[in-house]
Amino acid sequence: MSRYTYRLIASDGMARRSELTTAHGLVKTPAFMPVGTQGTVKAMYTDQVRATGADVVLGNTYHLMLRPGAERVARLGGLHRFMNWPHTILTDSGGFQVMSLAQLRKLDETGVKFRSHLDGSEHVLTPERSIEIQGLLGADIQMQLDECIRLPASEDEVARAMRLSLAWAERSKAAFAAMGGPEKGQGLHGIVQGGDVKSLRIESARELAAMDFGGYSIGGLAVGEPQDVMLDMLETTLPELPETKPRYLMGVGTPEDIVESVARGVDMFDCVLPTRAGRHGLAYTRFGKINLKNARHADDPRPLDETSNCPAARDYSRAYLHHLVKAGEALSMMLLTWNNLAYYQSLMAGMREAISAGTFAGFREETLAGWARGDI
Ligand SMILES: Nc1nc2c(CCc3ccccc3)c3nc[nH]c3cc2c(=O)[nH]1
Repeated sequence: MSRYTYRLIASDGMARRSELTTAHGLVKTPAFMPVGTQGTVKAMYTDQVRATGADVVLGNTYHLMLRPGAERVARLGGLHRFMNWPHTILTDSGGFQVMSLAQLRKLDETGVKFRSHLDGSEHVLTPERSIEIQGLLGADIQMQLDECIRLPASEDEVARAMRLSLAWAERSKAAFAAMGGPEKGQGLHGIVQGGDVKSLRIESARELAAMDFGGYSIGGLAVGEPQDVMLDMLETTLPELPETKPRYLMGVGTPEDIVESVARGVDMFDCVLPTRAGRHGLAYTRFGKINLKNARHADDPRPLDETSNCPAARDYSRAYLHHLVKAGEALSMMLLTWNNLAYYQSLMAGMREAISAGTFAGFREETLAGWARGDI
């Protein structure tokens, strides 16, 4: 079975264009990975998600372990079969979602004890159990169990959580090897923590680099910090990571965050923005954001973007989309989610081409100018 591998295709400054191989196919980077928390990218069919250009979708250990249960998904053939997505799947380890969704019962070096947000039942996540669940789901790219703390926090608190995550990194890697992950062509990421403290970010990245993971995720960001703090932490962290492994910035972000992060050497991204905003009447386009709740669209016969190859952007008027949003029609969520994911994927494709052509700086300028010009 093919291993989780990284191949550099071109670079332009710090921006990289590469290709990952996983047990379920190729991943073109820079890559945007739609979030499919409960085994579905909300309001989308899987072949539609694929048609937008996505190579990877994300699943969630926390949600799927609670419902329908990891062992049940495994009995039904694994998550690829369950959700009819025959391409690459990446899963999170669950700790981050426990912090934001569950009633936390206990967190210590063994793991996390929590009550389900669904029925209050008690559950435990250890590094070993998280790897077991991700293996039962059959994820091609798996995450170590980590502790992502909210900022602002004291430097001692940030250091404690970062060092606990390093201890969990070791145990996650051992469990992943014991469960035969590498032999199944699956890859495991170490997750860099350290909050907004440069020395702790460097310590975390260097320790994880020494453990030789299949890839590296940058965690502890996209938790409400200003963009300049996020970019500053990237500039501190990325040089400490091996160049021959993928870098995944978790939870990022707006189109601008993504362009600025690619410029600093990030390869993979996920964010709920395009899907969540689509469900709330917001369209992402090359002209910037368009809020279709706004009455100014009521008589506008133009599509969102007549140059787009996505039917949702090209074949429906803004007046119609405004009507659907105001009427609370399900089709508004479907069309705007489709448009938004297609826009994000066209942005990633544009960056991949620009990096190969050595024109990334120009692409960045043009793209930022398009958003600044706004919706004409
Ligand atoms: N394990 C982990 N996940 C994070 C996520 C969820 C990404 C995710 C992966 C897969 C499915 C859904 C979500 C973050 N989202 C925003 N900021 C984030 C930080 C972290 C983090 O520090 N650690």
